[in-house]
Amino acid sequence: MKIFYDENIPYAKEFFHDFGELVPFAGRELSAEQVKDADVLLVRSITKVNEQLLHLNTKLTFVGTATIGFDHIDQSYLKQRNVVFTNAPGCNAISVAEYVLSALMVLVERLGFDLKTKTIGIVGAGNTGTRLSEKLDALGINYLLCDPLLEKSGDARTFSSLNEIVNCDIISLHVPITKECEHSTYHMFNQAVLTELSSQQILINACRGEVIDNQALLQLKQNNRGPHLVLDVWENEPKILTELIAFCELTTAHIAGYSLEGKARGTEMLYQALSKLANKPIEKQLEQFLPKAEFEYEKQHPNNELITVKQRVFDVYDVRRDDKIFREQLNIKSFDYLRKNYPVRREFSALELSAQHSWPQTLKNLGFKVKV
Ligand SMILES: NC(=O)C1=CN([C@@H]2O[C@H](COP(=O)(O)OP(=O)(O)OC[C@H]3O[C@@H](n4cnc5c(N)ncnc54)[C@H](O)[C@@H]3O)[C@@H](O)[C@H]2O)C=CC1
Ligand SMILES: O=C(O)C(=O)[C@H](O)COP(=O)(O)O
Repeated sequence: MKIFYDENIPYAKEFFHDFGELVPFAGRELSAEQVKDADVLLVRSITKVNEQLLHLNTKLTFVGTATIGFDHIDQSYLKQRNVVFTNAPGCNAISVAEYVLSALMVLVERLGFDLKTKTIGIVGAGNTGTRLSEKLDALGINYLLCDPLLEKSGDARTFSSLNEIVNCDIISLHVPITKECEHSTYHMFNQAVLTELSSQQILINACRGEVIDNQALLQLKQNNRGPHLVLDVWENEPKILTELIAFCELTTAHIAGYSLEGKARGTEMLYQALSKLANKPIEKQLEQFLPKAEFEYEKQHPNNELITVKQRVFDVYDVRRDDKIFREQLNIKSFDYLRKNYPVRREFSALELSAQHSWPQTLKNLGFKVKV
């Protein structure tokens, strides 16, 4: 069996070496000629998997993307060819939720507000929106959920309309990119919606760039209007609208989901799916491969819950590190280079705290490991 895998899929060798021959490739450079004798194709979001890529291949049985998003996959073409397809739902949801929380902690400090007096509008209440809402629950922060598809499907949570969400103090977007369907998300935040937002509000996009009309957003900001911005994703990646960067409070290179755990969970999910297809027992688990994390953290015991939480969040992940790299290096390195060479980042669960730590239950509910 010949398995082609994106070189940016962590632990691919560890998970797949005993399935057959492994062939790494650069995600944006894969050609039809190169992939013509692949039995299995494992990609990330930057490889478009369609007839153009696969027309020379007659052997393919399985395509997996180590991501939740699958807008880069022509699923009907794969179906027509009887190729089994899987994505990795939820693999990086914790990572994105922790990115958002870290960003909120930075903005609390920078803009000087109390998070407990704000309401966060979460658009898209799937894996990521749910993980984020759980972290907000842990902190007692108010939020509204907007997800007409889940609402219609009978999800028991309370949902709000997009009109209600646009009035929230903070809006965080967690939807797939969809076009030409009832609740399509392409330019969901178009000029008309963006114009309704005030300069006191915060808009966070860590889903897909095309959910916001980037050009309209730039025009608004150039006219000294529009919300505070946290942008991880961009229209037309990797050729992004760089003029927007200067108007962002925090800005990064589509790395919200790039915790080591988040990326590697995607690999593990593909391993599980391929094992099932190949009738092989599931013998490997991610924990075997993840290194133990070492953190330098100050063992302070402030009596303010949010200050303690903020310190522990930054001990594990301070989004300002990635914002700085992005602003300083995008002129020298490419968008893809910054993503490919992303420094290691761990999830809250990698920091083990003792039960004697201040606010142990809150930290546990947020996802930190608390030793009893
Ligand atoms: N920046 C990054 O690194 C990452 C970005 N993403 C992006 O974020 C998106 C969401 O991720 P997950 O929560 O894991 O996906 P998911 O599929 O679990 O959840 C998406 C939710 O959005 C809802 N939705 C669809 N259209 C909607 C609309 N018009 N209004 C409100 N809700 C709508 C769906 O019903 C679903 O519940 C992914 O599709 C992907 O594009 C995901 C992971 C990492
Ligand atoms: O899972 C998704 O969807 C994402 O957006 C991932 O963070 C994309 O990562 P790459 O596949 O572009 O490495």
